[in-house]
Amino acid sequence: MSFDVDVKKTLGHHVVKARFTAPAGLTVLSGPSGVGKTSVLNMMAGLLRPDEGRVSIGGDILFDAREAIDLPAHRRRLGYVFQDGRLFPHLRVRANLLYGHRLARPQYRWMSLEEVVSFLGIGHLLDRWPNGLSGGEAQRVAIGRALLSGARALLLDEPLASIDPARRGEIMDVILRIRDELGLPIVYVTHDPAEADRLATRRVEITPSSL
Ligand SMILES: Nc1ncnc2c1ncn2[C@@H]1O[C@H](COP(=O)(O)OP(=O)(O)OP(=O)(O)O)[C@@H](O)[C@H]1O
Repeated sequence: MSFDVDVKKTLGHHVVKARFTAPAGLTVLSGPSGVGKTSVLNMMAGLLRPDEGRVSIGGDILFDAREAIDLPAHRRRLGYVFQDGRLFPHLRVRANLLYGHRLARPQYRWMSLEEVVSFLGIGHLLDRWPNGLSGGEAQRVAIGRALLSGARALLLDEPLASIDPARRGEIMDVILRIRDELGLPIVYVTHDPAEADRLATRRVEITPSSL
């Protein structure tokens, strides 16, 4: 399964353009601040509509401007992990994890709650509220929620940025295990060269475009 992305979008005076393939493994998207990395993830996820282009995964078209195909975000089956976790504050960890799982069609639920909990080592957090979690714990839960939603690929936008530097290694280990054991395409935005060196199996540089 591989992601194929070819998108273009004008945002104010800025043009965001990207063309790349992201196969199973971890593709790091890098580029200067403001070049459009988050916008590219949002276009893949169905949160931002490209002006032109096409997004497909495993041959399944998610967006095609010419064919007027634009699958809504909840039908794309992608797990999106944001910089700040964005857990639902009114739900305990267990309910956060199960949120997308319950909405996913049964045939797409390829990991169970028990498998995800044991994979991520978060059993002791299940009855906790998001408010009391550390940055690293919250990111594990956010990753678990993404996996449980039946995702066929993961989009991670600077997932270590709000984590204490001393704890980043642990989350990187989790991401490496996902990369090496689950066989999903992962598209990962980071500014940090050390993080990219450790995690990337492929690199894509987003470069500035002009109008
Ligand atoms: N809705 C919008 N309207 C106008 N301009 C926008 C909008 N959203 C983003 N932009 C601009 O588009 C550019 C790309 O933003 P984006 O957040 O995708 O960049 P980025 O590469 O992820 O940045 P950073 O590395 O700083 O997080 C920026 O110049 C931003 O200010």
